[in-house]
Amino acid sequence: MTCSSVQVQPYLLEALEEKFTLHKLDTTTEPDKAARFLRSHRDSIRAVVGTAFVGADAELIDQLPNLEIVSSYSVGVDKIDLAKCKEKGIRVTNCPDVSTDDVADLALGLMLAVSRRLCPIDRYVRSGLWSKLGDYELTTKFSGKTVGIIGPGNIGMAIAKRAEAFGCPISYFSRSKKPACINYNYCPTVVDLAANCDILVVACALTPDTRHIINRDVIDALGPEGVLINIGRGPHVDEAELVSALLEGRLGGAGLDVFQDEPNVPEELFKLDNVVLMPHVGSATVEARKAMADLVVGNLEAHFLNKPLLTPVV
Ligand SMILES: O=CC(=O)O
Repeated sequence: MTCSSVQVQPYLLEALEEKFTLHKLDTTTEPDKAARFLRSHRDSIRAVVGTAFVGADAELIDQLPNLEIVSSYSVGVDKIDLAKCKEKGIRVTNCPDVSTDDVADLALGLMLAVSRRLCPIDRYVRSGLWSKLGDYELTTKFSGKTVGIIGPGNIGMAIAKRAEAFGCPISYFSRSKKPACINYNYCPTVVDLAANCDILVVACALTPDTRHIINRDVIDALGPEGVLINIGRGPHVDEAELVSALLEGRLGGAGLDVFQDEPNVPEELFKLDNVVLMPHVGSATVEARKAMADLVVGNLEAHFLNKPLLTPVV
């Protein structure tokens, strides 16, 4: 089994080491070293443990002739070539549900942090400016703002439920109306949703259809008072358009947990007080990561014991 050793918690590594023969691929290493690693283990590797950052692309899959399963330590499986896995009969599992609360909590935290400027105000106090300059400027109320959700799946619905408790009317976009969203306002296009909400949240899976679902038209429809929250994936957003809209004041603010080219974040955003930046930590709680690790191991055990997979994707 191989497992990218970056971003994987010791708890998971220990569990994998205890139950399987584990080869750790350091994905930050030079390409030559990684290639040598794969060549020397290619025939023995039957499983890959991927993450939200490093999965199993076509190139990796082609190098592993005996690969049977990719067990991803993530909800999103956009870093795995699912079509190739299907074609080759390679099983794929992920970690759904166990981090839903944590990702939704972070989304609400970002909404509050952007609206009430929690991060710059904290910096204002820490740097002694309160006593020097007096009160910080007024911020924007969050309660009661209309929240638009792109992708009312488990995470989207958990965000909606939390926002409802703040008195926020909910609108949503998905390909079709969802029976579970009977109390929410359906918008047939993302532009329509953006034009009809104050805070727009990206909570859908990344697929070829949802890449750059946030483009210039959507940003312009959200407008100079609107806030974008992205707890999905960086490529959901046309990042260059987002950065210029924020710099030019055409968008009111953004709370971003994910970026196009992680861990690189556009430096122009660092100076903006209406932007809150997180290093892709939606599921990064001890509780969620432990439950995710248990699912990764449980899926592998089930596979090698010929039992039904716990959370199959393919
Ligand atoms: O981004 C995190 C995940 O997909 O679990």
